Amino acid sequence: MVTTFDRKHRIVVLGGGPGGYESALAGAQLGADVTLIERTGVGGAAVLTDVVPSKTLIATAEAATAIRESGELGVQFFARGKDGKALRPEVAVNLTKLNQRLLRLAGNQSDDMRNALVDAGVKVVQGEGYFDGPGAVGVRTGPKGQDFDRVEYDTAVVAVGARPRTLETAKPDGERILTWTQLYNLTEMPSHLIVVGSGVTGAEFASAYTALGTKVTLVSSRDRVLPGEDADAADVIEKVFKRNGMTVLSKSRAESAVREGDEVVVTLSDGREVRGSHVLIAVGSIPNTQNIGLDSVGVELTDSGHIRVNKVARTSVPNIYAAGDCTAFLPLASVASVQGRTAVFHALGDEVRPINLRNVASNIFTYPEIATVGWQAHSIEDGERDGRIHKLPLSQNPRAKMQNVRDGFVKLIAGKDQGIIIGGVIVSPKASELILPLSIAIEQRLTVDQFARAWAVYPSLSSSITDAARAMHRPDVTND
Ligand SMILES: Cc1cc2nc3c(=O)[nH]c(=O)nc-3n(C[C@H](O)[C@H](O)[C@H](O)COP(=O)(O)OP(=O)(O)OC[C@H]3O[C@@H](n4cnc5c(N)ncnc54)[C@H](O)[C@@H]3O)c2cc1C
Ligand SMILES: NC(=O)c1ccc[n+]([C@@H]2O[C@H](COP(=O)([O-])OP(=O)(O)OC[C@H]3O[C@@H](n4cnc5c(N)ncnc54)[C@H](O)[C@@H]3O)[C@@H](O)[C@H]2O)c1
Repeated sequence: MVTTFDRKHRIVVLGGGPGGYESALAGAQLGADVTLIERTGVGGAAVLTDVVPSKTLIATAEAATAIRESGELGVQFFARGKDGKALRPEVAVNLTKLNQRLLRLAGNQSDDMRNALVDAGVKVVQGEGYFDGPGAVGVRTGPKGQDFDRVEYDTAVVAVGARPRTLETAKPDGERILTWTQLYNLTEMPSHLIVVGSGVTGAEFASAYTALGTKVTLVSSRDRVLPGEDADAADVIEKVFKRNGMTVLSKSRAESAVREGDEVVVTLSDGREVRGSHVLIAVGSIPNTQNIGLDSVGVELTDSGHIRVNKVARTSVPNIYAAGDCTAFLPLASVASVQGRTAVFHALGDEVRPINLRNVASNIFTYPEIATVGWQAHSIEDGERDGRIHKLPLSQNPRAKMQNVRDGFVKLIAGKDQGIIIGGVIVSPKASELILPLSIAIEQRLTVDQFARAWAVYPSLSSSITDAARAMHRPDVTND
């Protein structure tokens, strides 16, 4: 059977973030003629402003936390003052050095990714792409936006990502009223950072800046932080936030943020004012889908401007696919990559598995972290899905006690009949590293008994997962 053609399939990719990068690589791997158009830098927002810089900042926050908490484990930092008396050293973070480090890391990773594309044979074009009628994409370059290129395609992949949503009444100035993309230009630690929005982005930065030694006020429009996440997990995080000195203003909507000299004043909808040195606006993102001619080629958008896609990342136009944050899917770098790869495999006739969002593992990099996968407790409690839930606090785990891990738990969710594992939550330091066995269990449809038979190291945090599985054993159910 002939499965290849003499004429090369032409793929054009708009955007070089995880969605675009992965689709371009997949196209090159399958022998297509691939052009990737990127206006800023390969790696996209994920590498240059979002995932990589934020998680690098959080690595420093974790180091500062470890130093601060080491006293509990008997580690002392000691110095004598001139009078011979012991001094109490402070943990001080050099923000300039930290920001230089994270920008360097991000820049290097962007370069590595660009080189990987070029090595694979992808043509990388710097500029802003837009649909120029059916079957062709134009590229604007230069500050005046003059057109200089036109690329014809058989398949297009739109992976243009999203940008921070801002409020009309809290216009970012890049100095004191900031989006998360502007945080990395700070040269001095904010003395009081007000974070507006307690979604994942707001919670991660509020957690990190508290650990870095900044006074933080978190303005949360809901009754608890991290709405949409496991309620027990959000409770733990809020408790830790407050214990570490953060002020959490719940049911508080920010109406405006303005500068007054060296201060920012955030006015809440009930008229209260919060004064700080800086404010971070973390109220979600807007897809970059405007002014790129999507309407001219008939690509359907949702009311929020996201591109409608199916489970193989195909849009309403058969030869146009879309991946990542510009789609109405799930805004995660991991999902963007899989969508990008799936799109190109589908277009070129390779093996494709429709993406099942239910099984996506995700992690919130607060301290402690929250990792989740599969069905969640609220769906069981609401009766959307039958299931059993078992929660095991980490305070019972021997390794956690040794390491002075005070907060967190493992929550396992299994089907009612055979005890097949269908979901889980882990709240713990490095939960992101502990969730994989649960992802595998869910993909492989393992039962709690099968999972419990796997050996966990003693002592280890991961033994709480096998312990939870063991606790869910039901003598009336046998399965192998
Ligand atoms: C603070 C923060 C932290 C995050 N942390 C995590 C995390 O830890 N883990 C995780 O999985 N996800 C995380 N995310 C989500 C993750 O960043 C996104 O899901 C991911 O960036 C989506 O990738 P993408 O390919 O869709 O787009 P992006 O990474 O946004 O890249 C899109 C690229 O397209 C370019 N572009 C736009 N328009 C055009 C055009 N017309 N022509 C050419 N190029 C164009 C842009 O310049 C950009 O470079 C985080 C998000 C935020 C905000
Ligand atoms: N670790 C990670 O993987 C990670 C990190 C960051 C973001 N993300 C992705 O990005 C997605 C979006 O997260 P996000 O936090 O940027 O946006 P979001 O939309 O989830 O959260 C924004 C929050 O701001 C609140 N808000 C809006 N206007 C407000 C106002 N005026 N005052 C106070 N609060 C207000 C909203 O109610 C909401 O809770 C996440 O769901 C996730 O997929 C992932």
